[in-house]
Amino acid sequence: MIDFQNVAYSYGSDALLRDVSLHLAPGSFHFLTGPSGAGKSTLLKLCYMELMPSSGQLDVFGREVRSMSRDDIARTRRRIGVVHQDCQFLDHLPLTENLALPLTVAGRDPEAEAGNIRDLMGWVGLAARAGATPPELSGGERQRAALARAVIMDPELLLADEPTGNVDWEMSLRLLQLLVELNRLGKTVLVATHDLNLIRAAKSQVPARVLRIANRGLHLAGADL
Ligand SMILES: Nc1ncnc2c1ncn2[C@@H]1O[C@H](COP(=O)(O)OP(=O)(O)OP(=O)(O)O)[C@@H](O)[C@H]1O
Repeated sequence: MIDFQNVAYSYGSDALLRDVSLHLAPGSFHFLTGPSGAGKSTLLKLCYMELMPSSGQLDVFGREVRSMSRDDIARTRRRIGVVHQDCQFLDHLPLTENLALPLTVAGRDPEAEAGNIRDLMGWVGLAARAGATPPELSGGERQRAALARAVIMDPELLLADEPTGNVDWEMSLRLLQLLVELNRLGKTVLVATHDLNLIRAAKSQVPARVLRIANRGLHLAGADL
């Protein structure tokens, strides 16, 4: 699904990530951890093809990213759902319309998928908040709405960047439950997080692998996490 082979990435002259090799198999669940500024968001952006490797080979759904046209990238991105660190909603639109946006962009009719949108709002426990705008929601509600929007296109791969940032422990566990459910439905999940307690809680529910970025490289974390 995603294959990094000796990938490096630099924003400037210094390499931020070096010699990164990673294979995300279909249906797997991975956490990505490491100190602030280590490059977790950068690695997710490489998976989403927002950034291109400075060197090495990166295949997304079996295609080498640098050989893809803009249309190929747009088509491939429809197979990937993203939960951004800052949610990235359009604040003047109610939640239902924010959720419908990816459908509109993909040329689908949101009216025809109103039932699907309603079901997803119910799944994340926001059925009663459908008409609210994002600034009217709590942090935990926004994070759940961001997760619902990320899966509206039924992606095969879900990339989540600190999906439990700024929420309390109870809400973190609820969000984790949703991510685990998605994985049990067959979706491949990659979650960047600082929260080692969240990773420990997940490991009792799902055979997650934990990857850690340290010293500019990617390492498989031990069982002693
Ligand atoms: N567009 C950019 N231009 C230049 N440097 C950048 C850019 N985006 C990120 N960086 C730098 O790259 C480094 C890694 O950033 P990144 O956001 O990937 O880290 P992170 O591990 O996700 O951090 P955090 O846990 O704080 O979110 C940081 O030093 C950051 O300042």
